[in-house]
Amino acid sequence: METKDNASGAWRPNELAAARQQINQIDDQIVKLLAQRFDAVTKVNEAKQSADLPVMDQGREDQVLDRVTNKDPNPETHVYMRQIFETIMKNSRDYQTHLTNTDSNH
Ligand SMILES: C=C(O[C@@H]1C=C(C(=O)O)C=C[C@H]1O)C(=O)O
Repeated sequence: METKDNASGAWRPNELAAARQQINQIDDQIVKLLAQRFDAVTKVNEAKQSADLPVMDQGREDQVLDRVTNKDPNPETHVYMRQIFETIMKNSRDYQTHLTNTDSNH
């Protein structure tokens, strides 16, 4: 992606549109991957329900946060990556609670 291009250093409108287009494409991939993650979460939830384990597993969440943060190549965004995954896992837990509450077997 090109950076600033005109004399004042501002982005030109077509560059802004192109960058937003790139963001749209990335967002599409993120949604697909998150849908797959939620699907995997349903399987974890079923296993935990059968074993009578709680939804929250702080040790596992700490592991996930360390793992994904270390995969981020930009150290400046580690803090934001961590917050994003904290939010993803909070929603994963909320989804599991919803699944358990709407489970026809209980
Ligand atoms: C999915 C799980 O349930 C919760 C959500 C997690 C996640 O979304 O990664 C991790 C740990 C648990 O607090 C799990 O136990 O693996």
